[in-house]
Amino acid sequence: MLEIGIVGGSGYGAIELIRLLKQHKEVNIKYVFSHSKSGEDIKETFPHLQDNINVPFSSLDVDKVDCDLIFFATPSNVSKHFIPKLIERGIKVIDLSGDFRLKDPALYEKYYGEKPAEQSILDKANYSLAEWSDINNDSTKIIANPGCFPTATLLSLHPLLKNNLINKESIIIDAKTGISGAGRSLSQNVHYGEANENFSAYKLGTHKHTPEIEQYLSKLSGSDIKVMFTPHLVPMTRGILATIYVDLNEQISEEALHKMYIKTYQNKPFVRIRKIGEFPKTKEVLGSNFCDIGIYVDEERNKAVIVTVIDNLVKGASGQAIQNMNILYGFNEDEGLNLLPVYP
Ligand SMILES: NC(=O)C1=CN([C@@H]2O[C@H](COP(=O)(O)OP(=O)(O)OC[C@H]3O[C@@H](n4cnc5c(N)ncnc54)[C@H](OP(=O)(O)O)[C@@H]3O)[C@@H](O)[C@H]2O)C=CC1
Ligand SMILES: CC(=O)N[C@@H](CCC(=O)OP(=O)(O)O)C(=O)O
Repeated sequence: MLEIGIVGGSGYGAIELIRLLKQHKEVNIKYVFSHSKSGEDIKETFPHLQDNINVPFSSLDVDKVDCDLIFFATPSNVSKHFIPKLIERGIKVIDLSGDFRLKDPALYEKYYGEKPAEQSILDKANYSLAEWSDINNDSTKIIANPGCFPTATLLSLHPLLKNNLINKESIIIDAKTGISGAGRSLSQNVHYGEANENFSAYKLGTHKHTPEIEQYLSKLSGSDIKVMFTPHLVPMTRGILATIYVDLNEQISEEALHKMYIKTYQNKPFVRIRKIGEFPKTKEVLGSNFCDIGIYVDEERNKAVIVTVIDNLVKGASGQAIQNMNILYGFNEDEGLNLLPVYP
């Protein structure tokens, strides 16, 4: 059994990790760490769990903790203070926050507004979009789990960039997210009165997922790529829908592009390519680790539109983190994640 700990215990990412890991055959949840509720019973915060998880919230002591792997489901600027000591002690880490995603420290400072982790520790982190991961148990110590918008975006664009099918300057990502993307703590824009029956664009030109998307795509294509990315907040609890527009390099039919996506993802259990003419809806992946992709080609205008949905808390965070753990330790990739979406 793999002994694991979860940090950020009273947040959404942590509670989703608990839900999924409770039915994982290879894992025992040894610790749930909370900096605000240490010593309290978890069911006081999450009554829906009752006695289904029998560890209390505790506080993380990096010198004493004794387990194989720790998930950080904490805001940015937290994990980087704990991880150096943990990896020195041989404990592996999967970080759901953005602390280890960007390789360029100047970009971290610009988009996160804080000093990044030390370069020597940053260099040890593997950014792992699970479907295209290069992690392995021998050398990987820190996994930087991708952000929610980058997950939907990069799974959509990977086949197009890999096969050099698009004008690299033409990428427009128009993405919508549910409110749980903002986490459990309160802020004005997620108050019921602000968010209910409302619809807004936010962080144009400043969202921290822009450099993350650009970093991955630039590496994949071998040239500097810039994207236009606009996130929107919609009044639903969970889900992301990204609509991505690109100019095609050459005339390619919808059938040919569709075939290429099917082939690219044929051995990837969580990416489902919809049939031509069908576009996924957020509820069709709710509570699951699936990423569903629909493809449209406008042959007259020589453009493609990719419509992609994920559940931000599952494939966009905790589910993908578990998928990464499964890959890292050689478990079945879908262990703990073999769940159909909740519908409706
Ligand atoms: N929500 C989403 O859809 C996604 C979230 N993520 C990322 O995952 C991480 C967790 O997100 P989420 O669970 O939604 O966020 P939440 O705000 O719901 O939870 C974060 C938890 O971290 C703990 N925490 C807060 N501040 C500190 C601090 N200064 N030091 C230590 N612990 C702290 C708190 O738990 P406690 O008091 O119990 O320690 C808090 O509940 C974030 O980095 C987020 O950006 C990534 C993809 C999608
Ligand atoms: C609605 C909302 O605020 N969503 C968040 C989602 C980001 C996220 O959770 O991912 P990180 O791990 O990169 O922080 C946002 O747009 O910042």
